[in-house]
Amino acid sequence: MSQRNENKNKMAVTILTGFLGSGKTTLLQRLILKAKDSGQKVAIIMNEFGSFDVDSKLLGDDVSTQSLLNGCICCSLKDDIEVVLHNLYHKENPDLVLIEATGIAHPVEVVDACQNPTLIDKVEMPSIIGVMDGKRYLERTRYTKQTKHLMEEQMLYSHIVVINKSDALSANEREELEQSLLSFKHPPKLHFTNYSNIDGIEIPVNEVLSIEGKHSHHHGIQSMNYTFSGPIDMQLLIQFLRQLPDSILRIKGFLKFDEEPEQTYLFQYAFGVPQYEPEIMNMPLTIVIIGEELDKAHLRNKLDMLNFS
Ligand SMILES: Nc1nc2c(ncn2[C@@H]2O[C@H](COP(=O)(O)OP(=O)(O)OP(=O)(O)O)[C@@H](O)[C@H]2O)c(=O)[nH]1
Repeated sequence: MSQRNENKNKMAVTILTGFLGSGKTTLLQRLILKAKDSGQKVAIIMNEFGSFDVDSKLLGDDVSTQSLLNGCICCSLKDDIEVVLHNLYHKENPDLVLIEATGIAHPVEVVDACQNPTLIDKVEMPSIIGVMDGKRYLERTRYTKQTKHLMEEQMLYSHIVVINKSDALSANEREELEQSLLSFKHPPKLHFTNYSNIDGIEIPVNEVLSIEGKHSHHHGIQSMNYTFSGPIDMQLLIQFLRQLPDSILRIKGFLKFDEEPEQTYLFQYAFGVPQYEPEIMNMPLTIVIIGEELDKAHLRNKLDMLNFS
């Protein structure tokens, strides 16, 4: 049974990440065809600086394409993707949303953009496919420290890694890549491809659709949400945040505090730093926590203490 059937109302989301020119668009086109072949209704969100010609004859009219241009999904377009996902959910209600991020996007930021408190009942925790140009990845020390770090992080957070342009790789290079990727704390599934050709590979599309269910107990990034019943004590929140492990990557949502119980705040937490901004709307007091290997029961317990003290 697909994830969609288990969670009737939620759209599955798959993010394609990987450095510039690695083969993401090529993979996207293949994934669309695979999904359609298996009867899934697909929507695409492209976030590219260039253009993308969907061959509508090939893909049919039932694949909706939303473009987020002239900005990056993980920074200036973060709010836009929330709007696009809401619209898709209400208007088209696809089974699967494929998101191709720009080559310079960090995958955690893209997951973050899709896991807003207002989206948690509409969107599954995204699964991530990393695409790399094998040769270029091996030569990543040639790039700046930041670029090299980004290329590594894109693979580190992927559930599946497509090692593309593999014809150009020697047997030793293949092995080097394999060893490096399999040494990750959460080793991804690896596939060597040319032109992102995933034919004959068992992953897509059903597995892509259900990957979160399969991997959520042991793999990569996860999310959880929690809704407070009313205002909370800010000092206790600060204490809670101080005790959080580094594996908590992001928290965001809406809160109210005892000192000012009528005022809603948009709360964001990243890299150990909390931010509070007054929010004019009266939003549900829900937060989303994104992290690696979340100890959900423990966190829920701590949040209950905040909620009820
Ligand atoms: N030689 C070779 N070229 C490939 C392969 N896969 C993709 N390409 C070509 O590499 C170029 C980049 O591929 P894309 O699929 O556009 O890559 P992308 O990751 O979407 O690129 P950006 O949009 O720049 O981030 C295109 O000209 C592809 O035809 C491959 O396996 N071998």
